[in-house]
Parts: sequence; structure tokens; C-alpha cells
Amino acid sequence: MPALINPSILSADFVNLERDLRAIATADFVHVDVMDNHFVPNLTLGLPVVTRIAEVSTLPLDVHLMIEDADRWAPEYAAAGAASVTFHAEATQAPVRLARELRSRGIRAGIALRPASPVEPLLDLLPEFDMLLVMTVEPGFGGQSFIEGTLPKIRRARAALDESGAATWIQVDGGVSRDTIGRIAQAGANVFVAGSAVYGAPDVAAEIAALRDLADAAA
Ligand SMILES: O=C(CO)[C@H](O)[C@H](O)COP(=O)(O)O
Repeated sequence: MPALINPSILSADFVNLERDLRAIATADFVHVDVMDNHFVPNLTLGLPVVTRIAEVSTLPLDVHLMIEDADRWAPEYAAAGAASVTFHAEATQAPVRLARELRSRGIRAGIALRPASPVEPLLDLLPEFDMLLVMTVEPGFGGQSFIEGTLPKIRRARAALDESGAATWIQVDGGVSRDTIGRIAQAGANVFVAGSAVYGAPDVAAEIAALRDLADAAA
């Protein structure tokens, strides 16, 4: 499957969000970071803004919840128009039940891991999810440098998926750039979130194309 590039609007201009959504029209999904200032030490946006983004975006929404009590809130983001909702394993009591609830609403369900959270307890459960998000920086802020020590986790997840035959995607988020995307794709990821690399580029569309090409060439 060709690599998917999902720009993170965490690096967009929130005052000119519609303009910055149009700028990424050649991407695959728009990655929307929801932060509650409890699960992570930052606050971004919530249901009313996600609802409006879903109404104006030409791209499907890939919502990443960095919030506590995912069991309570994740279904609300499905109702708000997300195509995919990813919640943190560290923020749910019942990850499989929550994924089944999201999938029953016709959307994709993702599960995310902080850099220090092990993937091993999830390996047998991966077919229950449409996507595993491996955080490759500490969640909360854009513009951080990629944590190299997360690569073995991606490799272990890819090996488990290859063995089981499950179609679960592996997404990475944090420090994705022209410098790192090849190594990440080689490790087995196929969905790439990039914030500062895309929105900081002089030509956003060209950057999306370059990242996609580099990932496809390395996979
Ligand atoms: O989830 C996030 C932070 O928690 C962001 O999506 C991520 O950090 C993207 O930013 P960058 O590409 O600049 O590292």
C-alpha cells in the first residue's frame, strides 16, 4: 500500500485554519490533535472546532485524542464527522470495547502509545484496531526531534501484523521529516503525520509529495 501523508494542523495558523486546510489538499487525511491540558500539558481544540473542520475540509479527518477519559469522549468525535479516531491506550479502561464502538459507527479506530509505553501487551489485539499510532515524540507539542528508540517498537508491531495477516495500519507521529521518514518506513510504518515539516516548508504541496516519495522508496 502506498504511504499516506497526514499533515498535522497543530503547526497550522489557527486564525487562518480554512486557508491552511486548503494548503494540504493533496495529502491523504488531515491530522487533528485534540489536547485537554490533562493527558498532555497543552490545550488545542475540541468538539465544536472539529465539527467545523469536518464541514469545510475536503480531506477525511484523522483525529488524535490526547485527552483523559477516552471512553467517554471518543464516540463524540465519531459523531462530529471524523473518519478515524485514535485514542491513547493509557487513557482508556477498555480499548477493545471502545474500538468496537467506533467501528460500529462506520469509522476507523486507532490506538496510540506514548514513546515509553510497550507494544507487547497489544500485539495479539492489533486486529481489533484499524491503526496503531506509535508516538515518536512525547505527545503535546510539535517541532520536537524524532526519538530513535521508538524504531524497534515499529518493527515489532510490523512483524506481528505480517504474521497475523491483519490489515492494521501503523502510523507514526512526531519528528517526521525528509531526514527521518525513510528509516521509519523501513521499520514498517505506512502512515506518516508531519506538522512542522509540512507547514514549515516553502511549498507545502511539494513537501507532501517529497515525503510520500521518500516513504514509498524506502518501504
Ligand atoms: O501529536 C503531535 C504532538 O503531540 C503532533 O501531531 C506532532 O508532534 C507533529 O508535529 P511535528 O511533525 O512538528 O513533530
